[in-house]
Amino acid sequence: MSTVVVVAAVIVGPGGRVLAAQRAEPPALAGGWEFPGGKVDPGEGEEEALVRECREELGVEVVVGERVGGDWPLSEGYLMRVWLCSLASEMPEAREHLALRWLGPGEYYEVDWLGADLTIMKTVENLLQLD
Ligand SMILES: Nc1nc2c([nH]c(=O)n2[C@H]2C[C@H](O)[C@@H](COP(=O)(O)OP(=O)(O)OP(=O)(O)O)O2)c(=O)[nH]1
Repeated sequence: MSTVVVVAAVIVGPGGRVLAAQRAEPPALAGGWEFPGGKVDPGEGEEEALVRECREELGVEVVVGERVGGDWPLSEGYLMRVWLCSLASEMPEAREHLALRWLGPGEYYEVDWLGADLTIMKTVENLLQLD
């Protein structure tokens, strides 16, 4: 079976704020926090999928920027690819998530990140400090 690629957006706002989203499902992941995104559709480009998922889940337009790391392993048969993004539209709303939170520096670890996302958050923190 081929690997499923999940793409995710680290949306960075003014002052280094980062958007975290709380999963509504499935039950095993519900309540955990993640970066918005989802699976790439057949024939779809990865960055195209990222823009589509942000539209569907948050109702926003994003501009895709720098890639964060390489392939982040998820569960068996799944990997995640992540990009820093900026908002090119109005503020996001939780259309598929339980809640959204903007986390400023000093707040990055206040949410209960899903496993892979915690590691990604640490990498993002380093990247943003270098800017
Ligand atoms: N979107 C996203 N998914 C993540 C993250 N971390 C993590 O472990 N996952 C897992 C949860 C899911 O098993 C899988 C992504 O599935 P998804 O439910 O977001 O994808 P999708 O929007 O295409 O969903 P669907 O149409 O199949 O319901 O990756 C993350 O930061 N963002």
